[in-house]
Amino acid sequence: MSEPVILALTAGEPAGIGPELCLQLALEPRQAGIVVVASEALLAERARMLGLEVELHPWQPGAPPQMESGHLSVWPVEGCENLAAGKTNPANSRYVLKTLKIAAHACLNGDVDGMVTAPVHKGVINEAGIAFSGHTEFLQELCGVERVVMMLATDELRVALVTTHLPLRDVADAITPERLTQVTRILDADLRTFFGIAEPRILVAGLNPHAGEGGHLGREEIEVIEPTLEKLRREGINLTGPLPADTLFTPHWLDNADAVLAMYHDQGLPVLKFQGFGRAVNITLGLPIVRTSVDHGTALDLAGTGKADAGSLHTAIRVGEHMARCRKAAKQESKS
Ligand SMILES: NC(=O)C1=CN([C@@H]2O[C@H](COP(=O)(O)OP(=O)(O)OC[C@H]3O[C@@H](n4cnc5c(N)ncnc54)[C@H](O)[C@@H]3O)[C@@H](O)[C@H]2O)C=CC1
Ligand SMILES: NCC(=O)COP(=O)(O)O
Repeated sequence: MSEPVILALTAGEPAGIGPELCLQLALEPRQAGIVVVASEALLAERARMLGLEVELHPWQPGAPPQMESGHLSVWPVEGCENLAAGKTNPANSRYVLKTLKIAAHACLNGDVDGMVTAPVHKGVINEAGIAFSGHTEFLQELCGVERVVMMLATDELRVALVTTHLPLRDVADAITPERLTQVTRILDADLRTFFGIAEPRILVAGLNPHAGEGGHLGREEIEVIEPTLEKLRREGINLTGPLPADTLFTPHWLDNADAVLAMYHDQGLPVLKFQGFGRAVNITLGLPIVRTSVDHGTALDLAGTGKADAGSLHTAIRVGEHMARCRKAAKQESKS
């Protein structure tokens, strides 16, 4: 059996289902070494509330994480002011961001092999006066890279996005040749690196209805998308499109493709979630670290009930572990 990888798992919004999903995980034997980055008091309180018998063990870099059922390694983080389930409190926002910074820095300096994130509440963080669009953008900035790509995936479907958390009004202007070029190259490269696809076949959606209907329903396809795809094809990237988004998600196209590139969040993700909500993973491509996440949000309506399903968290950990192993292997290969 190969050496276990270590993943830092941030517990996310304290009022949401993140803390109890981390505890549910602790009741199972694990393949990957999991270290939950969270307030110990929060985890202890949620375990008490749900009657879960989980022993928390403070963890320090260099130590082996707990792998046995009923035991959980915790990277303790101070500053969680409110432990209540189901009721958000902006006073917790700095604590939430601290957990993300700790996990990301631990990845960057090699203390852990990757990070997995439970959901945060973007609105509550903004209510605390902190501009925050999502983990994706936050980690892009923290890692100092110009572009990253959000991709959600099930075993059957991968959907990546050209734009992420933008008001719809701003989307068309954000789809520039530069952004489309960067996103497509990252998607192509990471499908090769992490998914073992020798020549990824990518379907690209148009922006407008019927992919612009020859310019009669919008000109972004003609002026931006088609010329950029043509340039990228000359680099050797296998691209089909721009295709009308309403017919792209059908077996005719999907059966011969490895990923879909959608122009914006709600063009691609509703289809993915309809197909596999609860077992999909959200991956940030293009980072110098491994980051995966669940496909769902904070589910405040379920927090503290013990009814939240951990299926997506299992997928996020499985995929995070796989990606971390790919990274480790590539590093070792480059050394030898
Ligand atoms: N990766 C992240 O940090 C993400 C965070 N969010 C944030 O979550 C907040 C709430 O978003 P919503 O749109 O309400 O979506 P949501 O995913 O929290 O909830 C939608 C519905 O799905 C159910 N649900 C969600 N996760 C579930 C699980 N594990 N098991 C069983 N049922 C589950 C909820 O009870 C609810 O009925 C927003 O503030 C959003 O920003 C949303 C998506 C991802
Ligand atoms: N709908 C997916 C989502 O909003 C996740 O965002 P992020 O926090 O992973 O950037």
